[in-house]
Amino acid sequence: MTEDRWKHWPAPAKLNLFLHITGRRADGYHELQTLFQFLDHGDTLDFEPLADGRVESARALEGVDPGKDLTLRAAHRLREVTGHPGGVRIHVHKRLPMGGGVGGGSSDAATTLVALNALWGTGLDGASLARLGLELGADVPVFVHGTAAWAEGVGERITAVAPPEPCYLVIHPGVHISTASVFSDPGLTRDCPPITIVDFLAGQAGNVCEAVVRPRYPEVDQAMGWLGEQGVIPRLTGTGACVFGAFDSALEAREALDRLPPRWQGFVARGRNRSPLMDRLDRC
Ligand SMILES: C[C@@](CO)(OP(=O)(O)O)[C@H](O)COP(=O)(O)OP(=O)(O)OC[C@H]1O[C@@H](n2ccc(N)nc2=O)[C@H](O)[C@@H]1O
Ligand SMILES: Nc1ncnc2c1ncn2[C@@H]1O[C@H](COP(=O)(O)OP(=O)(O)O)[C@@H](O)[C@H]1O
Repeated sequence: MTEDRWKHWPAPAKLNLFLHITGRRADGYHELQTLFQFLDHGDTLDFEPLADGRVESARALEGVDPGKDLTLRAAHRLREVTGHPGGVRIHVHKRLPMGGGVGGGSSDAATTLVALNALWGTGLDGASLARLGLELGADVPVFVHGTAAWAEGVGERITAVAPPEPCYLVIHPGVHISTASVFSDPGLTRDCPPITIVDFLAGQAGNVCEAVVRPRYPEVDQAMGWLGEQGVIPRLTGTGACVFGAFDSALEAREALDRLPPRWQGFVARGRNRSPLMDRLDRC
């Protein structure tokens, strides 16, 4: 029988509290400055050990080619790197919108790496797991480290930070935005002067993708406009499509959620500077 320690591994969402582009590398990738904070809301993963070495998902994720499923790729890479012979069946209970800028795929991949490393007893340290994670996606190392982070480079140079942890209302305006299309837009501001966390805390930071995304996606523009009417500063997370605002209390955030126009999905969640994944790891 599967032990409880294999179950209920959280894969939290993240928000980019701001996102500036400071330059472009020779390979075309953009140099960023951003601040990642986790939410106490996300996907949940259960793992089942398989003795015969197979790595499989219990149910294919809609719209994701099984060869590209980040949880399977993470498990395969961990086996390859450590030589662990065991297999695993992975159950992903999906709550996060895919490609919405809240990092669900990256978080699922990080949770797979962190959980299986503990469950298989493969003993990789955090830095080695984060390196493996970076092969899967730019945001995976932040989820592996599990602390709110000031990130630079393409997101791989990270420093732990502890901004305030408010209650957010996060809205998915129901459109899909390709990260690549935002980064290839000629109108994108790519020369932001580098800032510090003090500048961020003083309110001198935003998301440069907003200026490209809002005119191209009226639903995002309208959701941001609606959030502004609720008395909060509307923000885009990552390259979108999700938008969010910070409320003074959970009650106010929930009351705003109750007023959300029915054409949009939304949820209320608290910002967390320590990832729920780390709390789960402590209990393993
Ligand atoms: C910018 C962030 C902030 O969190 O946006 P979201 O994806 O969360 O919205 C992420 O770091 C995104 O990372 P990730 O989601 O791994 O990006 P990818 O799929 O690898 O990138 C898709 C494409 O966007 C462009 N790209 C991406 C990241 C980057 N720093 N510079 C780029 O120019 C590249 O053309 C790349 O091929
Ligand atoms: N387990 C997974 N969960 C979500 N998306 C996945 C997963 N595996 C692969 N993907 C792919 O990764 C893409 C980006 O996913 P996601 O992290 O949700 O985006 P974002 O960083 O914009 O929030 C998805 O569109 C999907 O095709």
